[in-house]
Amino acid sequence: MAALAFSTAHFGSKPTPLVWKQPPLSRAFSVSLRRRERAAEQLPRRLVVVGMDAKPTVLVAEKLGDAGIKLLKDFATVDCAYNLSQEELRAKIAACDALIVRSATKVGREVFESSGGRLKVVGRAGVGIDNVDLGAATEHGCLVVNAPTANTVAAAEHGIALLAAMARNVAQADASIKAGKWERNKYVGVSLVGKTLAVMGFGKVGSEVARRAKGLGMQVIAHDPYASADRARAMGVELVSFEEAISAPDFISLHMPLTPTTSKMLNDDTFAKMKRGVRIVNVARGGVIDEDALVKALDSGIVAQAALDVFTKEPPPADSKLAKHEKVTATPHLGASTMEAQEGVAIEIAEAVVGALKGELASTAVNAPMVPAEVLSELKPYVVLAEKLGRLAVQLVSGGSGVKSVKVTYASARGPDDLDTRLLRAMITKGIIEPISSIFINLVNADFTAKQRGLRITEERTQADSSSENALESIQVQIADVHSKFASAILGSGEIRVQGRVKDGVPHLTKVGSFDVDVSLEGNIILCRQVDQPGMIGRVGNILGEENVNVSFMSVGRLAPRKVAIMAIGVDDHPSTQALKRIGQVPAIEEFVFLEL
Ligand SMILES: NC(=O)c1ccc[n+]([C@@H]2O[C@H](COP(=O)([O-])OP(=O)(O)OC[C@H]3O[C@@H](n4cnc5c(N)ncnc54)[C@H](O)[C@@H]3O)[C@@H](O)[C@H]2O)c1
Ligand SMILES: O=C(O)[C@H](O)COP(=O)(O)O
Repeated sequence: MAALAFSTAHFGSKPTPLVWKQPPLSRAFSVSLRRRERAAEQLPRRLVVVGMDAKPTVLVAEKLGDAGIKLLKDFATVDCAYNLSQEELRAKIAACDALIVRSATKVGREVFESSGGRLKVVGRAGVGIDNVDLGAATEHGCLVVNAPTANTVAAAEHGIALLAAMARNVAQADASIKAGKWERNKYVGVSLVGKTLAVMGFGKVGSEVARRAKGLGMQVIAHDPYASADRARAMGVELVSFEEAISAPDFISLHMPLTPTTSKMLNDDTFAKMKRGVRIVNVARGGVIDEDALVKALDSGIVAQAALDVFTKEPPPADSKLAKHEKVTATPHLGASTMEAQEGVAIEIAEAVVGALKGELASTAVNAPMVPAEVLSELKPYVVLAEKLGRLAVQLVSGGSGVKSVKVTYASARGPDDLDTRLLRAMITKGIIEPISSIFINLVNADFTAKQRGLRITEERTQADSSSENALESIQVQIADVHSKFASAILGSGEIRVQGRVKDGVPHLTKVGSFDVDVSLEGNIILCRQVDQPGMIGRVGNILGEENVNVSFMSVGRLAPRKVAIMAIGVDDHPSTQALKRIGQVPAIEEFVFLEL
């Protein structure tokens, strides 16, 4: 089947849509057996594009745990090249199918542009993906996966370590003692018990910090616009407004991602609203704090102390006032750096990258819709159908007509909310765009590419017979406002229409324009409009036989006997120009078209 979700297996070359091809068979009688074999072949077992001619290459650009490297090596050629400059990274990337980074490598638009379309997966060995340009990745059809769970506890433990170390001046006192001093009065700390801690960002790390802080006897409040109040309550944490979270606490711990909304969330204005003497921990991202404002707040005493694992620029400049501030306890982005977390992250990211390279849908995809496994297995046969209908429909458009408006109608017995069509829509988009462009479409970039090309795809549902156990009865694709090279494909209302369904696991074309047909969507198809009369199947079949073209299927659809009929012929091969010319010369044939699937 054609490239599916992340279609990644054309290693080393520009991906081309793959059509499953049966080697020419000598005779037609084994059709039903062949159909079953083909059905088995065509079902996307792992959403893989076959036809891989070499092992994929994975560039590991930052230190990754051994277990992850081993997993990668079992599947791919692994190039571990650390501390690359941006120029070196861009030079290497065109030879890579996947790239794995941590937080230190900026994967910007230029990296995707330099990859020449080969880079199919970026694996972020950690949580924060603020160093990866997700928009550019999506535009280039490159999947981004992260490792969201393996370093949660490590980051939370580091947050608590910084909280306690800051409150008791551990780092400063240690430096003092190493400098030969003994300053017991200077380093009197503050207690944690009974104090209020505001956790900003009540996600995985934030909630683990909250749990641990409660164990230390702190009152914990949290601010997170997207968190569940029930989950917080169950942990004995009260969700509060942003205003309350910055004005009420003695300690603030930051755990939100760096996004345009959270950038410089703590700034002059917010520091001004804080309780005098507040202490701040940041193991999230440096960019969520306006660092100049923090220096001022530390100098003025609004903020008594800060403990920072992260900085806007890493490493911070040698003369950074913030990193050097005596009230600041700093670590060099160590939140995820435990032996355990690094092994866990390495395995988590290696599995995600290998899975994505195999074409599997990744559960940790950051820039693609996640389609649950059960939905996926149910939709598999329709995925092939969807792409082929798109491919057929666009080939029926005559040259010069721009495809702008496509309507897809799904007939299903399911309830309106019980059918996730994103994958099908992506495949129809793929079928429509790929034959007429050099763009490679997958689940990551389908919607983006359609939008960019001004292609509007609307989806509709119609209710199918409720006794059906199938997820879908049929898919219909209509293209509006175009001319067709096969007039019979046009409805009275002016749209090109093709419709299909899945029979015994095999996609079939069941309607062209107003005509019912029934031809399996394997190999290629010839559509002929003819005056319905005896002997037509034989005549066209003979021509194809004489021209050594193997016919896999034939069906005739007509509106009334002896009137106009559509003959749909499935052929395994690409008929020669001579064969097509001879078909066109059959007097009863009024128009015909050859369609490649
Ligand atoms: N220092 C480190 O080594 C280290 C390690 C792990 C994670 N991190 C950072 O911590 C962040 C959080 O990690 P996580 O695993 O808990 O992620 P997460 O996605 O589980 O949690 C993030 C939470 O922030 C919330 N949030 C989003 N916008 C917000 C806003 N404007 N105000 C308040 N809350 C907001 C989200 O709703 C979510 O609940 C990561 O994005 C990463 O940047 C750093
Ligand atoms: O977002 C993360 O997972 C942490 O910041 C860890 O980053 P690192 O992989 O660079 O240690």
